[in-house]
Amino acid sequence: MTKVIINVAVGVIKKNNNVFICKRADEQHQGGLWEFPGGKVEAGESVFQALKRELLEEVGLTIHSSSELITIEHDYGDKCVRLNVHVVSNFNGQAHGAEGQPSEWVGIDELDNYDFPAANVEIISAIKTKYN
Ligand SMILES: Nc1nc2c([nH]c(=O)n2[C@H]2C[C@H](O)[C@@H](COP(=O)(O)OP(=O)(O)OP(=O)(O)O)O2)c(=O)[nH]1
Ligand SMILES: [Mg+2]
Repeated sequence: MTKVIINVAVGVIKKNNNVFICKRADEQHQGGLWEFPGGKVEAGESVFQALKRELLEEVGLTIHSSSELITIEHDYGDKCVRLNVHVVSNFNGQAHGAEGQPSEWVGIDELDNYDFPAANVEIISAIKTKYN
């Protein structure tokens, strides 16, 4: 059987050497872990359009542009995802957990102190390679 791949837009919101992370709710897929905000790309949307919509909903930011960082396909067993990861530095607003979720600005050097989903190991190493 062919596997369904869920296409996801993920935003690494970056200001100087810090990035903004949120905690996934316990009942979500990969719940209780930290994430870079984002969500599923809907039919007919580009990754940037999905990112713009999701970052406004989840963290209250209006983004103006983004740049591709890495694309990762990961099979969690229960779900297969394609994470289209973009870096976002050009935005307006104060980042916050707009859905009530815990959130923090953290230094790129501190990311290893947080638990992320398995697919994020590669995202974090791409961030470090590019910005450290
Ligand atoms: N947003 C985000 N999702 C991630 C990351 N790492 C990772 O494996 N994922 C997975 C978890 C989910 O299976 C999927 C993203 O879905 P999501 O739960 O954010 O989607 P959504 O915002 O549209 O949420 P929902 O309305 O469907 O609950 O990608 C990450 O850093 N950020
Ligand atoms: Mg989401």
